[in-house]
Amino acid sequence: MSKPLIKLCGNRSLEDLKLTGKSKADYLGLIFAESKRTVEALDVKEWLKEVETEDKQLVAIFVNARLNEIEQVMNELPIDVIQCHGSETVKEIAEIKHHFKREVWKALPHYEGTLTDMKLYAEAADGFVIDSKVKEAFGGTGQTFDWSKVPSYIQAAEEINKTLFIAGGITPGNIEQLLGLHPPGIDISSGIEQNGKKDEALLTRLEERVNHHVSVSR
Ligand SMILES: O=C(O)c1ccccc1N[C@@H]1O[C@H](COP(=O)(O)O)[C@@H](O)[C@H]1O
Repeated sequence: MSKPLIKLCGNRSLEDLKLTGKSKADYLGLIFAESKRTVEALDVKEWLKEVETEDKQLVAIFVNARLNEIEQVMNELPIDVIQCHGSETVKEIAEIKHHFKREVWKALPHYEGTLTDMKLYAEAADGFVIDSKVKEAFGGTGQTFDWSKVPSYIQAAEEINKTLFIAGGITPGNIEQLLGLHPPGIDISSGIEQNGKKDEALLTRLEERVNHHVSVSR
């Protein structure tokens, strides 16, 4: 079995980035939306001078941001992927894609209409992050959703040839269950945090679980 793409999201300090930067993750995420994990582009710019991230792609997460807000971040940082985690419309996603000429992922909440939404957004988005639907929160809630629906999301993403990440409450304790469903990508934030910081022991356990799963599935 090949290893899924791993995204470690919600890096909010130099210390977080030093830790996740030396991980085997493929993507590192930064939150530019209202959140306890919000970062400022100019701070991140300084942190990146001290961290090796060449083997990783940087993902900027926005929630219903205007083009000029996204632009301020894009002007300062080498962002590879723009992740829209709000209620952006298909037209807005297409505008963001057209304007920044960068990969754009749409985060979609898991609910009875997610598969329909994937088809709808397929004309504009390059990929999807399926996250739990939690009242009055856009993401980073640490809540899982009903993973019995994951195979249908994987199939839909394959049919429309899009990147797919499963997010929401993934931890070192439950990641093997998710790996058993073979998602192409896994997105983790709260699950590797302790006291508001990314935690080395949790990250090590997470990577051990991924490596263990990949080696026994070969
Ligand atoms: O992490 C946040 O604070 C956040 C805020 C606003 C939008 C998205 C956010 N995070 C995204 O949510 C997923 C799931 O997080 P978790 O693992 O359940 O904590 C995370 O990977 C981000 O993409």
